[in-house]
Amino acid sequence: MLQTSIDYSLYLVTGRELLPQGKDYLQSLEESLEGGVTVVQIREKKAETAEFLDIASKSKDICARYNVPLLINDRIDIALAVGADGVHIGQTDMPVSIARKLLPKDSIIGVSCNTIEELEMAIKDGADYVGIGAVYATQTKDLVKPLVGVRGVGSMLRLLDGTSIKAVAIGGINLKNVLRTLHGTVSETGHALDGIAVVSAIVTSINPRQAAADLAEIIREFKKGPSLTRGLSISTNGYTVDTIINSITTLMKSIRILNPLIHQITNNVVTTQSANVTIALGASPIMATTADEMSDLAEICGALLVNIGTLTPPAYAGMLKAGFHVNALKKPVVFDPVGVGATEFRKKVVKDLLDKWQATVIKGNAGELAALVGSNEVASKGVDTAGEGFKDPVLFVKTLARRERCIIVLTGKTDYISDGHTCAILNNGHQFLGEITGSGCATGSCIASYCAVASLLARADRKMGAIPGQLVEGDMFVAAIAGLLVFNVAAEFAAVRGDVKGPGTFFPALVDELASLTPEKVVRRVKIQIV
Ligand SMILES: Nc1ncnc2c1ncn2[C@@H]1O[C@H](COP(=O)(O)OP(=O)(O)OP(=O)(O)O)[C@@H](O)[C@H]1O
Ligand SMILES: Cc1ncsc1CCO
Repeated sequence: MLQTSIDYSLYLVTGRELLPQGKDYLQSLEESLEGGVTVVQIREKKAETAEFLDIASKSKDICARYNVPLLINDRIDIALAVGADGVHIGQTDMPVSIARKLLPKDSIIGVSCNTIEELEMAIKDGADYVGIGAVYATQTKDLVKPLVGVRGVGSMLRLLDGTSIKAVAIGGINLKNVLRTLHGTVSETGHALDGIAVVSAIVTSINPRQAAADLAEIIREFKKGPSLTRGLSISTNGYTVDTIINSITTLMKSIRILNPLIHQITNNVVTTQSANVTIALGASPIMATTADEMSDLAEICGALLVNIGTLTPPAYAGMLKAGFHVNALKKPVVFDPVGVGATEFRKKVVKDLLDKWQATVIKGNAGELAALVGSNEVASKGVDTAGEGFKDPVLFVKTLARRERCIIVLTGKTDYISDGHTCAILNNGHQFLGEITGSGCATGSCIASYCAVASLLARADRKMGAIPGQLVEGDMFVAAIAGLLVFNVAAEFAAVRGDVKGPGTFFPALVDELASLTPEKVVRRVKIQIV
């Protein structure tokens, strides 16, 4: 089998010990191949040589019938004995150079990589493919090495730019998180995984054919289209101010008809305030934090907002679960990393959350977004930005959007919104917004509300449910702009009202203006630039 013709899309690593009771190993393997497994690696950590040889030889016959390459974990002697297509070697196994000498020409050699250093070594050694992981915690292997995490895989894939080395990710990937994993692992340069390696997601199933077919379909669909924008919920036709304003008009009208439920895990400084803003827009809030109710809420909500303003351990547990379930149901997640620069705990939590689920939009002020990327360019003071903003905010939001594979919203006197390609610069608003607490938190609620509408409209348009390869449908770039614009224009109307004497009377007036805002009023005042 030619190395270049190998399809790494769905890579099965065997695990006989995980088979359901009564399920025969060879039967399970054959059904997995029928379902669409494209590469098989036999991993037998406990078998004696004779037993391993027997399993490998029978597996080879079955794989050959499906024209699927068979690789052997670690044991070059077994690979040679059964005429396998290659080997997969771990960091403590035989070095690549020696394996290459022992194996026939054109054999495939894959290497497990957990760190950048291991990946650099595998590239230097001339591996044909790498298995990057573990992505998530898993029960199949004792985890002695740190988790790579979804975003860690993305930074590793970048090193493979310009090489012909293929890459699969492994560790805890299953039907519920496979799309999120494919989406979130694309590097800033657009380098995507060649495939997904699984053990239990197929082996533990009593119907491995179906398990493999379901995974294979998602992977196949995800692989369609150009990698840089793959799976992103943005327009592929480009944007103009006019098209954006037209779409925002539709969102504003639709929200009052669709009245989406917005699940918000937010801080206890702003809960009531943000709930009232959500209602004024035409959506319905539910503020809930307990982990046990997250899967039910994911079913009924139109979008989720996660705001870490007053983080507690139970809310953190709720956030982990909420994002996971909402991702699995392909609904939007808006993330507000409030005060992330203030404490090490917040930094750790933010990293963990972004590795566990995919945000659709990340919004923050300059201090928060600088802290998110570990930059010293802008300082923060608690939940606020301190001093000047970024020297080149457009470049900053574009780069961060590519890295995080989502829409980035940078708030301040001027707001910047980017999908990684286009940047919208918004100059609406009023200084009172900077003089009350929670205005940023409220924009999170507005953005989540319009993301829900955009996603519901996209699905209704299609009438058949979500596209298999796309994590969230609907134009999330425009939805994020809509959230900011509506809030800021309402603030402009509120600030000049006769009954508003300062920031204290401003906020209730803002809620009134939001409730009565029309698309016509917004269109008249919009100050937006597209670059
Ligand atoms: N001086 C200003 N002039 C106009 N609009 C402003 C001003 N300051 C803030 N805003 C608007 O207020 C909203 C919140 O932005 P800001 O950057 O203040 O959020 P934040 O710091 O996260 O707020 P908080 O932490 O209080 O929730 C944005 O839509 C922004 O455009
Ligand atoms: C003041 C404050 N502290 C934690 S959250 C919050 C609301 C504004 O972000």
